[in-house]
Amino acid sequence: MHLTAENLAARRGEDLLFVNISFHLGAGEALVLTGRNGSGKSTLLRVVAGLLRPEKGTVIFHGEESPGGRHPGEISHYLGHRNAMKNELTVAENLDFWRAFLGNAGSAASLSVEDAADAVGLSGITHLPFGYLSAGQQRRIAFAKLLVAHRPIWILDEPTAALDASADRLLADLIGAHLEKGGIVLAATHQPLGLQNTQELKMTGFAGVDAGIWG
Ligand SMILES: Nc1ncnc2c1ncn2[C@@H]1O[C@H](COP(=O)(O)OP(=O)(O)OP(=O)(O)O)[C@@H](O)[C@H]1O
Repeated sequence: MHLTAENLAARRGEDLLFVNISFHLGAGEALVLTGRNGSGKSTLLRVVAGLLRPEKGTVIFHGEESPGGRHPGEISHYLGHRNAMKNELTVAENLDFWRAFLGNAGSAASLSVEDAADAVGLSGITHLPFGYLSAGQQRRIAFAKLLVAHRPIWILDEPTAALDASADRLLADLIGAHLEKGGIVLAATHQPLGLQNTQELKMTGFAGVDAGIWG
């Protein structure tokens, strides 16, 4: 299984934000995007997730069940800045929705809603409306979404924002476990996640294109 991006370029507004970005990730490998605010990390993640069309270039996933290749967005989890949960629904209802909506990609097992809540340190609160939870608890439950439906690629935009130190470690451990099982991770982060087998890509924003850094 592998994910390959070749010569990706993206435009935001009038200007190119990055050009000629290429990377190759095999099973168990992670790409960490770094760079200052506005440097293009979220944009690149959204291109890989299929949420934004690149100006140029391709990104393709090859796996056992898709030897001919498919867009990684079809078999990825995308955790953006927002949690993608409904405040009025309970935690269990939100996670049940995502489990049914996303389905299970491949043969690997996913966790039950209670086990996923337990894995993020929040067992016993799944009956509460999502909107009642603290910001950090909401982020943990957003992460539990990744565990209720198996997807080989995790695309994570600032996954540990709003989290305390213990949750930081817990989520880093869950990401590490996903990699150990042969998953692929792309993450934008301002904090080190302490992951093994990690490539780093430093984003430079519009100025990088002008300076020829990506050219
Ligand atoms: N729709 C848009 N039109 C024009 N410019 C945009 C649009 N969306 C984003 N941008 C610009 O593109 C640049 C990259 O934004 P992006 O969200 O990818 O950065 P980032 O590296 O993820 O930043 P942060 O660390 O703050 O999350 C920013 O300068 C932003 O203002």
